[in-house]
Amino acid sequence: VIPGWFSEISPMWPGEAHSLKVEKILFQGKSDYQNVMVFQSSTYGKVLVLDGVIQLTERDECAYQEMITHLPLCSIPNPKKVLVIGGGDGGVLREVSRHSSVEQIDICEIDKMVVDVSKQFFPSVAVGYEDPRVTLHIGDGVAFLKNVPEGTYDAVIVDSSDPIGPAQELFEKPFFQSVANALRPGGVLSTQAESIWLHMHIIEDIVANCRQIFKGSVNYAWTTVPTYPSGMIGFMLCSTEGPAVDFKHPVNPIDADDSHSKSRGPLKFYNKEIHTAAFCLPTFAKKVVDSK
Ligand SMILES: NCCCN[C@H]1CC[C@H](N)CC1
Repeated sequence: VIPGWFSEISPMWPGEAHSLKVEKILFQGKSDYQNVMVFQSSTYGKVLVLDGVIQLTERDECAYQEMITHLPLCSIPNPKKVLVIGGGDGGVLREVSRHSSVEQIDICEIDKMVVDVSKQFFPSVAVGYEDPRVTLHIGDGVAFLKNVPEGTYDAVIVDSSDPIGPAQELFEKPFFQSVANALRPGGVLSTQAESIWLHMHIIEDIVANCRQIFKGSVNYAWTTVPTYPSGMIGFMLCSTEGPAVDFKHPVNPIDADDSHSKSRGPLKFYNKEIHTAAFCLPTFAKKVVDSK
């Protein structure tokens, strides 16, 4: 360990570790589920860390929150009811609230400490909770979905950590089935789906499961996040049987002007060109995603 530096060492990315220079540790705590830490970095703003894994930094969180949210919501004509699983920092809520067609935003986050810490140290991210359409449920997303009536939501966004720890079940088949049941015909799922550089085997399994469960379309898209392992991360974009969804060509453009407000600020990353580009994959990944 180098004094004054935080290194993200994990068995999920053996033999490599991204490091950030630490100016000051701002919070350290242990919730019922995980260790929670916030530090001021030298060049990426404040950083949220759960069990030693970087969840977000102020400087590059836009790349993840905007893409995981607008790739699904800009692919369907008129999203009204949206469910967020995980996402306790509030960043996805901030992005969902840019869509004026949305009437109801439910969020189910298992760890209340993540919510409280985000509100205290990341106000520009937790601003999402201020939207009156938001209802926060503290609990396990797996259990929450079992109580959701069939066909309730237009979109479900699963903003999870990695499949080691509390989020493990969010990568398994029964959970994907419960998401499909909660979606209307032609409804969409966007879920955190790891890195093609590090987790091709996990992606292979997720794609195979999604193809069995989601009879609309199943796609993998990606974004660049400098502070995530391998500098990129992807998402599974799936739709249930029903009105066709072509994820690669947004039908519901998010107009740059009315999508921002004083509190939310403008879009920093997402635009309709990068929406389409996000589904272009390198050959080694295309082989796996298209063949499953
Ligand atoms: N809303 C914060 C994003 C949380 N997503 C994950 C954090 C940990 C990473 N290794 C994978 C993405």
